[in-house]
Amino acid sequence: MNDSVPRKQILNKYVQPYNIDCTPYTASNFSNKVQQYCLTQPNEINFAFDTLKMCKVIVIGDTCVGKTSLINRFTKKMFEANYKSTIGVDFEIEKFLILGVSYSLQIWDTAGQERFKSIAQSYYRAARVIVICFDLTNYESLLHSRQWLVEALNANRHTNPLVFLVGTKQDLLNDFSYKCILSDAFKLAKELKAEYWTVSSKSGKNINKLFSRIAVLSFDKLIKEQNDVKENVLQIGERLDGLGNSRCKKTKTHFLKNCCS
Ligand SMILES: Nc1nc2c(ncn2[C@@H]2O[C@H](COP(=O)(O)OP(=O)(O)OP(=O)(O)O)[C@@H](O)[C@H]2O)c(=O)[nH]1
Repeated sequence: MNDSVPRKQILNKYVQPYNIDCTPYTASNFSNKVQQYCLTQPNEINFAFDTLKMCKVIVIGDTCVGKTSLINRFTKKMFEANYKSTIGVDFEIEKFLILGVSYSLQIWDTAGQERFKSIAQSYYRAARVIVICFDLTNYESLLHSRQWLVEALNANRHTNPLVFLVGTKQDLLNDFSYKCILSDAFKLAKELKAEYWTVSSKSGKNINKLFSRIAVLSFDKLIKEQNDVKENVLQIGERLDGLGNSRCKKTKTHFLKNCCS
């Protein structure tokens, strides 16, 4: 591949949840409408540019739970053992090719420290995915997940975002401690209507799977929503056509132009 072509992860199959009993998102494949849509799109594999299908993902949670490490492991394939606090926010973009269609995750790393919270919160808006991280070795950080979600949903009342609860630092636990916290994490995920994942940024365990899952679920939802809007616009257009006079035609042209742009 040409160096100027952006690197993309190719996803041609649906990605399954970490645990089928701990997710509110139960579909086992892309929806029919989305598969149909992708079949009618030009093959973008060789394109050096992208269409703008972008999804904002916010990663939130207590300080030191490993948000930056999670994002760096996925986007830069690196792990840094020394802690450096995030100041405010930062973001990375990761590109995918899903069923032949270009798609990007814009992943926002937010500061967990109290003193940076208000800056970080001002970037919550328009999130289509909320990832709440907690540290599997720190029970308090699990309990705080509730409050993190309330704050993120307050900024996203109209977008109905997908929600993930992610337990980090799995490499630090023995089997017994892991099982103890896992059962509480499952309970909380169910209460929050979130999908649960366990990861380790140090070993890399489940990091790619988690973000691939986020990509396919959010892609499916976005394409369905865009399709629904298009169908509604066309239906309204047809109704205006039915009315027939020139004023209606003008209204239709104006309406389609504004909606489609
Ligand atoms: N062993 C282990 N350590 C981890 C893991 N993930 C993160 N850490 C360590 O935990 C510390 C905090 O990680 P960060 O990723 O900076 O945490 P953060 O949530 O971004 O912190 P804030 O920026 O303050 O919000 C660092 O020292 C990391 O090296 C992991 O999977 N395993």
